[in-house]
Amino acid sequence: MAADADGGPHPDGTANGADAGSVYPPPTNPMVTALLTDMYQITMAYAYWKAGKHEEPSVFDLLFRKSPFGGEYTVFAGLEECIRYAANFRFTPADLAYLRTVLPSTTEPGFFDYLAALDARAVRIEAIAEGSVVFPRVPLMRVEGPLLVCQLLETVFLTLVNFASLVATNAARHRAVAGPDKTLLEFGLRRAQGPDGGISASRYAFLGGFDATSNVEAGRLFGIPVRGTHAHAFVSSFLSLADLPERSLPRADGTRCDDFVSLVQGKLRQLKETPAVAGWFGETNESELAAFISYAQAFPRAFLALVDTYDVIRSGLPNFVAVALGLAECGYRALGVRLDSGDLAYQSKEARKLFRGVEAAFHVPGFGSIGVTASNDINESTLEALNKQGHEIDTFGIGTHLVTCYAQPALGCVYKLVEVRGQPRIKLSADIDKVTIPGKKRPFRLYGKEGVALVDLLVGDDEPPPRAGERILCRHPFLESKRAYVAPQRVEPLYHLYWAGDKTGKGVQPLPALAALKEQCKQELAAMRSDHLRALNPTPYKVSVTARLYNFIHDLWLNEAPVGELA
Ligand SMILES: Nc1ncnc2c1ncn2[C@@H]1O[C@H](COP(=O)(O)OP(=O)(O)OP(=O)(O)O)[C@@H](O)[C@H]1O
Ligand SMILES: O=P(O)(O)OC[C@H]1O[C@H](OP(=O)(O)OP(=O)(O)O)[C@H](O)[C@@H]1O
Ligand SMILES: O=C(O)c1cccnc1
Ligand SMILES: [Mg+2]
Repeated sequence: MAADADGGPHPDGTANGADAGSVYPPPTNPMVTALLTDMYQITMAYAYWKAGKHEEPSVFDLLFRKSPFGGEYTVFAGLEECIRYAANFRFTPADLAYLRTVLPSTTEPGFFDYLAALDARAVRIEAIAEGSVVFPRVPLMRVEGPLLVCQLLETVFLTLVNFASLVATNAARHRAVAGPDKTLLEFGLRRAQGPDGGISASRYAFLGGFDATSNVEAGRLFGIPVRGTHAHAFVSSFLSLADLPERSLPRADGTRCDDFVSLVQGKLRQLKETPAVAGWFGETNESELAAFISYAQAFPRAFLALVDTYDVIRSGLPNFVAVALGLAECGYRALGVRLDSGDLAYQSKEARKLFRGVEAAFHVPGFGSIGVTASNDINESTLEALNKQGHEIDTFGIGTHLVTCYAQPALGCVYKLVEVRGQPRIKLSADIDKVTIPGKKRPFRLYGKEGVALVDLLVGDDEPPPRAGERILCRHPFLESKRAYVAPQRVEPLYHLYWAGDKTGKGVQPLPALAALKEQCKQELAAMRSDHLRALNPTPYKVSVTARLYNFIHDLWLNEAPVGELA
């Protein structure tokens, strides 16, 4: 997918061998093929085919049962990739040749002929918009069509939605703790679970609320802003000022500062003698100063220095200030510093104190508000702790904990058959959280006063949709005593049709650009009551069914559950 700012099914869909005329490019990762599935999908497909059930009309729901990270909400992501997969679903001759080697030799050749002609044109997919805030038990996607092909979509849909939604949710939670004004950079590629983990994490962390990524390929693929500083290696690669091949720097006004190195050294001496900084430092590390000067020469308009290679307070910060003052004299404004170890709260406050003192002493307007970036194993709890202590960090670089979803490594979306040949199906379990809600139904979000979401209501397809201003009984799907009347101010149907078999995208909802999904996520989070969103012990959000759907579920349940015998 190209960096598309304005949405719509993607007109750039010719990469990776997509059909001409299709507005749906193949999935981003070329490994997402018809064979990227569990073997049992193939064996079931054969058994369905043998039993003559392969074309039976079926309905599957894709849902999760518990929000991740101990929270109450999940950000739904991965839908675009699912639709691109469905639109391009085919077994190639090479796929079929391989399948012949893994299925028993008794497999009838007609099955392979059937697979050779199979695609997902007979499938219909309704779904909640990607980027939406979603809740347990509400099916995120409803996949309808011939049994065999709908079944074959299970594993890929789950793998495309589970990690995407997990990362997007993780990002949204980090954003919630950091606050809306901080800049959040995703730094995770090196720690991600492989290249797809890294690329996916960059994409969905952006969707969930991060501002930029260090991952250049993700920038190219998805139009995410790319940002970066430099590593310790750059600093330690310099041994002394003698390593600098060039002493000059072009000034912003086009003239030339012939000896920028001496200018900076002069600033450092001046700084040491400044009363506001008196006693702050003695000798700073000269090789670090050389590295900073060199980086400033390469990026005079974007100078940002990693200040913790030797000693943040005694060397990194003063060296940075000296170079930043030199740049200021040449007409440039330095961007700031990055802290990557030690007590980030304390160091950021010291840095701010220094920058403010320098602004006053050197009369450089704006110097006091120079940026402070922090990184080093940051997670939700660290952000929370930093907030409590008070800090002066304005940008966080977050890698490992964000992209690996360290706090919870998987989201448990499942894909369940809820109807076949017009007959509702239920999956029973001793654990009521695992009982599926049978039949075709669609979700609505009911909003109360001030536009706050009150409840998600599942309504049977054969029932009229809820209407604003009309009082409706909302019941817990399984617990008889839990019910409430709701008279919504506004009713939002959550499903939209995203795939109806037509590769030109006519008559279906377009797939919005990533920036629009990010905005959707932000707005939906803003419409939720804050107690549902808080990190610790959030208030449960109600997911209900209509009275009719409740009775339908319970009748079917009684019908399907065997009566026990006590001996
Ligand atoms: N003020 C703070 N409050 C709470 N946690 C903090 C604070 N400052 C930093 N942290 C976190 O504490 C941890 C410190 O990491 P660690 O113990 O590895 O030390 P380090 O600073 O990385 O040491 P080293 O100098 O060896 O690299 C990091 O996860 C960091 O995000
Ligand atoms: O800590 P994360 O949230 O994963 O963020 C990314 C980390 O990657 C970089 O260095 P790296 O950890 O590779 O080396 P260093 O910390 O030893 O400098 C960076 O300096 C961060 O520390
Ligand atoms: O640009 C950075 O500072 C960066 C990028 C990746 C990982 N750690 C830091
Ligand atoms: Mg590190």
